Amino acid sequence: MTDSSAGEGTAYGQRDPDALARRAGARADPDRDQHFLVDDRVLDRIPGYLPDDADRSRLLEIGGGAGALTDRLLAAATGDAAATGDSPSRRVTVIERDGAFAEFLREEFAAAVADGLLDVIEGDALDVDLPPFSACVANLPYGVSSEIAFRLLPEKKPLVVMFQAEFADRMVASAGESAYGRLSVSAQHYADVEIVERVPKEAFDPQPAVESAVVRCTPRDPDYVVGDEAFFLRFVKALFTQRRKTVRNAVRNTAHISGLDDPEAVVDAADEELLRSRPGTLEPAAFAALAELARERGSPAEA
Ligand SMILES: C[S@@+](CC[C@H](N)C(=O)[O-])C[C@H]1O[C@@H](n2cnc3c(N)ncnc32)[C@H](O)[C@@H]1O
Repeated sequence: MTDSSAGEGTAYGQRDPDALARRAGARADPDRDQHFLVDDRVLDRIPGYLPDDADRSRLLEIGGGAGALTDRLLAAATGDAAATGDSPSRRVTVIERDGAFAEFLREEFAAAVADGLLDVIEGDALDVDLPPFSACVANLPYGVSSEIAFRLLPEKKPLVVMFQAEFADRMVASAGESAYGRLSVSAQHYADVEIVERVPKEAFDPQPAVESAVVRCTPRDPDYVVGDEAFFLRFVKALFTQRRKTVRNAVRNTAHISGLDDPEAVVDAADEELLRSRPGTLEPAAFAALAELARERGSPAEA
């Protein structure tokens, strides 16, 4: 059941999201993490949130759905290409788990596929090999947004990604704020993380239960050094399971998570003021320094 009033032949960036959903034939199913963005103004703004100096030559989208954002990404890619004259190297890749929508994207954007401008990968974004990409722009499936974010962040590429607002608030929170936690320290380990737009439920069809927010992650090295990233992230996770305890007790009580064989040796060597503080007040650099001490004194097991 297709509505052929637009589609292939329509200039990129001008497709009406409601008409795309109608042409796709299948209705978005919230039980499959399908909430389609139908507000043109939000869709039009999203690609523009990439950092000015971001390389737009290989854009990755996760969860293409009926293609409203894919259309804007093709416009961004071809618009830039026209300006720079290097269109052959441009490519948008979409990973979509739902076979019906993956097939629809190939039909709707058949010309872009034929021109080598668009690749549609049908598969689960948690399992498929990620294609090479220079930046990722996506309205993520919220059920797996954390897992996808932590697949993407270590790639150290700019990301402009829609999350549930509460998740986004935790990603950007600073030490001492109530939303500050494991997610804040882990995300900010890889990138400068900021909310660039809050998006109301009404911008989606069907509407999700909660508000959303677009987050920009601009990769950079942290202002501290960790010798073992996996241990650092495990140590942060462990301490935040005891966020209301003192750091002293959190180190002692979470050896089963951090893998420390000798947490007492860490407590003996650490600064007293630090040990009296709470994990929720420690800056990322203080976590890193304590993780390094824990690695030296606490005999952590291999993960
Ligand atoms: C929130 S919708 C966004 C759709 C579209 N990009 C938009 O903005 O309207 C998320 C999309 O991700 C797809 N999806 C859900 N889980 C997925 C997964 N694990 N891997 C890849 N795609 C997934 C859904 O089928 C759906 O099309």
